[in-house]
Amino acid sequence: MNQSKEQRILNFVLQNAVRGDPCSVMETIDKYCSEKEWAMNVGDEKGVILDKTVEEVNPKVALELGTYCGYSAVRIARLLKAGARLLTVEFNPEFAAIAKQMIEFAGVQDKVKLLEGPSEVIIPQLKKKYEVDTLDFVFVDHWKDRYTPDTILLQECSLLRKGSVLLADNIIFPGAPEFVKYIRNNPRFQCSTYPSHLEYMKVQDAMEKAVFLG
Ligand SMILES: O=c1[nH]cnc2c(O)c(F)c(-c3ccc(F)cc3)c(-c3ccc(F)cc3)c12
Ligand SMILES: [Mg+2]
Repeated sequence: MNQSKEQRILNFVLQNAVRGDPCSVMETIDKYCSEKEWAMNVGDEKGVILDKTVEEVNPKVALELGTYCGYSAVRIARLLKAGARLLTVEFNPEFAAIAKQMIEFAGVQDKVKLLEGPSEVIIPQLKKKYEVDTLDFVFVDHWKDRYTPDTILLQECSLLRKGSVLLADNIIFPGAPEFVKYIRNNPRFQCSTYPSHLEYMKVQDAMEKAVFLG
């Protein structure tokens, strides 16, 4: 059976990146996806916005919604301090299988827990099943129609505390207008927008940062 694009990306990393070197894995994925096959990794330009936000927050407990091939999980995990952890949620089993191998090859598996399933099922399990108290940082990069309901669910599950930071990808392209309306009009969030470009393309995109005010 012929390979999926995600399998081809993983194979290219296994053959060309340096095992145990997260930056090498990121660079190799970016090279493949800008030269050979486009894929929906956050990429190197928006990735810098992600890096700066993670470094500013310095999270002990981070959540990612939308693992895909593991590019941003590797990107986030490489910046986490000793003892800090990233929980990343992926509902597509094929993507989860690729991401697991990508995360292990990059050598960040001790910092990352990959949770396979729909976000609306996983989020209510975070406290009891995954021993989360509150989340310091959430990277929202799964499916635009889930951005708002999952942000509401995080609040309902008391997973946000004063100062928790959400960063959402793709708020221009493909766009998440309902989420933008919800979060910018919500007095419990302080929002800021970071204009950028769609990964590997000259198309406008942006990321929205939202700080929970408690
Ligand atoms: O779904 C996503 N989740 C997270 N990040 C994404 C991302 O960073 C993207 F750039 C895209 C994107 C944008 C433009 C395009 F042409 C193709 C795909 C998607 C996406 C949008 C619609 C779909 F039907 C499938 C994928 C996503
Ligand atoms: Mg995205």
